[in-house]
Amino acid sequence: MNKIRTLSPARSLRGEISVPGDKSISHRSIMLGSLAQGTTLVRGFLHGEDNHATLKAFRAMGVTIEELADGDLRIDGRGLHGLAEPADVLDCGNSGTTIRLMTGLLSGQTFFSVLTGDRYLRKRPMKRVLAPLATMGAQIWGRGGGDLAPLAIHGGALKGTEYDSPISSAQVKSALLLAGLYADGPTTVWEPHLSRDHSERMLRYFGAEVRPFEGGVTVAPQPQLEGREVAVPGDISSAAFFMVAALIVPGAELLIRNVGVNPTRSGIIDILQAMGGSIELLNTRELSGEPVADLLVRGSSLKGIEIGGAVVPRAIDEFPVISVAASFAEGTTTIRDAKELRVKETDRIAAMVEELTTLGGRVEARNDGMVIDGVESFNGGAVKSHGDHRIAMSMAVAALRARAEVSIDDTACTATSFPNFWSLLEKVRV
Ligand SMILES: O=C(O)C1=C[C@@H](OP(=O)(O)O)[C@@H](O)[C@H](O)C1
Ligand SMILES: C=C(OP(=O)(O)O)C(=O)O
Repeated sequence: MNKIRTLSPARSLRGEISVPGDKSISHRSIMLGSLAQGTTLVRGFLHGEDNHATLKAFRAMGVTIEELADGDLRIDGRGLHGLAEPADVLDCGNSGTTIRLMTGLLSGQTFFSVLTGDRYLRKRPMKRVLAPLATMGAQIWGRGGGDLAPLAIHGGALKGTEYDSPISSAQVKSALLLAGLYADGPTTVWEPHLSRDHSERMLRYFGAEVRPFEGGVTVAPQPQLEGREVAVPGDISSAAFFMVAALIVPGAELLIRNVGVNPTRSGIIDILQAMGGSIELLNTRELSGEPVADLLVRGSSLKGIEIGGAVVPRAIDEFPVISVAASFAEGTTTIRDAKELRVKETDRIAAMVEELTTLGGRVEARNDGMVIDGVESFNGGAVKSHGDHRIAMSMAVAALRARAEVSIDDTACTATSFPNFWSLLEKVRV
């Protein structure tokens, strides 16, 4: 659906909001809830398209998942060996997390399964999970020499492995940890910098033996996972759009409640604070093994900084909107070590360079990032989402500091991760 939206510049932004549940944690709650013994109650589940793809896939494997009146989920766990062979292809839609984590999990089942996705997902690289899973004995076939979905999986006996991943990817790590539950010995994954650790935290919360160490993590096989109550915090990747919006609009002040601030995800806060952004963490607490806080964000004068190294995986989904913040910072911002952005829902380096340039931004692509010079304001104009939710929402934030209207094409994709984004944005505009 090509839903075009036209935004006018913001005079200011004010108010209190809560963003929807964390997408990564919502995926994992269905997966572990389905594999656990007993009932798992998921509070604050994200009803976005990506998570619905995961939900449908587990229903298709015989799991009863009831949606309660308030949107919470009750999952009737079937145990580690209780999934049934799906009668049809499992459609992961636009969701890289769904297809890659499920490839790991399905490798350990005793049945055959096929995973596919939409035209964006079918272009994204899968060998990063297929190759290490093959060393565990998994049998998986794919298009493009085994790199592209659809993927056909013949599940079976797996061996524990030790894998030194060349990329910091929570999807690779999690696929191996989930396969490792079914292996004949421990599975260890190293990564260059720590990626998000929600799988490790939730596996432990459900009773698995997971041992993180400097540079990696080990999971012990064949645990008894126990159904639990999971309270999903607000998604910091969704909050990021409102953080940047509040920082770049003069005089703005927003309180964003109940945001997950897991240190493997909070790179966006560190980056924006280093740029001079006023972000206060209030009422920090813990929910189901995950740290949570309320964020008070105020319009600020930003300055350009150098971004690279260990903070990159801690903010990997936030670079489109970071490039918007950098466009209103004094001086130059350089983003390095972020080549992964080229293999997301779209090539996010190319897409942001093209769209910010359309609005008069001064930005250059690098192989592994971007170099951005600050400007006073953007022009109006017509920009494209490239079918990518994070590009669409970043351009909506950019539009707040334009001199004239900005229209964004193909905005329905925001339902992937943030179904009420547009109404929340309207709510805080004054
Ligand atoms: O594990 C996850 O839930 C995710 C991991 C990241 O991907 P990579 O593992 O490819 O870095 C991130 O970009 C994605 O939005 C969600
Ligand atoms: C990259 C993303 O998700 P996924 O890899 O799950 O499609 C994202 O949400 O920005």
